[in-house]
Amino acid sequence: MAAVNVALAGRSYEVLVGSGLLGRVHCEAYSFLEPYGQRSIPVVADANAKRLLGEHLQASFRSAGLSIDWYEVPSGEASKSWAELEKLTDWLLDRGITRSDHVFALGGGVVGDLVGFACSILKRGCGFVQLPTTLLAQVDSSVGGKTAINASAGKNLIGAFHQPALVLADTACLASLPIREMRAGLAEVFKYGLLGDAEFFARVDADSNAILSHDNTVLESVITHCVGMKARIVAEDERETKDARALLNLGHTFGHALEAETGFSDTLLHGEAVALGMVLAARFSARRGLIAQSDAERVADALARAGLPTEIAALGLDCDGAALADHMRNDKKAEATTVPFILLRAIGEAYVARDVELADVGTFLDEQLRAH
Ligand SMILES: NC(=O)c1ccc[n+]([C@@H]2O[C@H](COP(=O)([O-])OP(=O)(O)OC[C@H]3O[C@@H](n4cnc5c(N)ncnc54)[C@H](O)[C@@H]3O)[C@@H](O)[C@H]2O)c1
Ligand SMILES: O=C(O)C(=O)C[C@@H](O)[C@H](O)[C@H](O)COP(=O)(O)O
Ligand SMILES: [Zn+2]
Repeated sequence: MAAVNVALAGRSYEVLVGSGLLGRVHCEAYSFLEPYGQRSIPVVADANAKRLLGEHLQASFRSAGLSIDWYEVPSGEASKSWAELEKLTDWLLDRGITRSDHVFALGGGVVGDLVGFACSILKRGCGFVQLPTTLLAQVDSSVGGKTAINASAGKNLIGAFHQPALVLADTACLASLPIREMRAGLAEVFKYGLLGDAEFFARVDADSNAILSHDNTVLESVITHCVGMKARIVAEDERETKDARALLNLGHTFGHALEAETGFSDTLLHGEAVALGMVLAARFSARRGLIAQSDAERVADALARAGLPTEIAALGLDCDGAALADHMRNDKKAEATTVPFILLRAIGEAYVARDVELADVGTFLDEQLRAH
């Protein structure tokens, strides 16, 4: 097992990564369970995660004489909504949640983002513990305190920074994760290499089959590396007020526009949109002479080898580049007159560009929509 500390003074917490952690939640999270006394523990679970892992988690709690009060969230991006937030906060209030309580979130990024946001506003803030069960959630969404639901105007537009008290990433949970979801998580893994660690990018490319086939030694080491990178960035720039944290948005300005255009649906998973977004960011960087075209294609080839989508032309979108660029005006990084883009100076060196015209982005996207 590995432990990474997210150093945020009074809001610091541990991220534990290892196989079998879900069976030890009653030990590892004891300090957040003990205050419940005889009350049952609120666990908000993604429907699939509950079906596949609920009994295992329950056994851990039972061995410590604790019981679970389950709340099930329908699987899928559509659950990051006002409607689900309202139902969940009503449920937590009905069962008498107090400010000093900790809610447990079992599932992927959807449940983590929803529960984290609910906990940020319940009684002006209560605690929560992340039990991430997807690769994407273990390497990215469970760490760093970005919580949100989607709005009709765009992705994650209603949210708050609210750090979890503890993250327990049990790599054994990934055994039941469908291959498409493993690949989606792998996209965010590649992101860490691309934004700041060329050696790691090459390693992930070489190890992608081992990751996708659940080699636990490789998984544990890769997840710990990503969490370590994210912990350092978040400690430096918790609220994305400097450029450091914005780098974690590599591929997301393009990716979120694609998610919006496909209706935040199963047509395009978040990780798949990020994969496409990273290829677009790399090709757009090449178009501006920042990197060689061959480097941009190296990025696309690595993602394609891992089975991720890399060509927006293949999506069959019924829109043009200008319509996609239009979604980007609502990007949370947007400033009064510019939308900052995360571009590449090299594989392993991302930066925040503030001199990008959305009209250029639209023209570039028109070319990409027609390509191949
Ligand atoms: N807060 C952040 O910093 C951050 C970072 C990255 C992504 N995100 C958000 O995370 C979300 C994507 O998260 P995700 O990829 O985990 O998707 P997800 O939560 O939808 O989970 C993916 C699928 O896997 C299923 N599932 C979960 N655990 C399983 C398991 N162990 N076995 C089998 N199936 C399982 C779920 O039911 C779902 O169908 C997006 O909304 C994205 O915006 C947030
Ligand atoms: O933690 C961050 O910071 C990230 O940007 C991580 C991203 O992978 C994640 O998808 C995040 O939710 C996107 O942030 P947003 O601010 O653009 O919604
Ligand atoms: Zn993301």
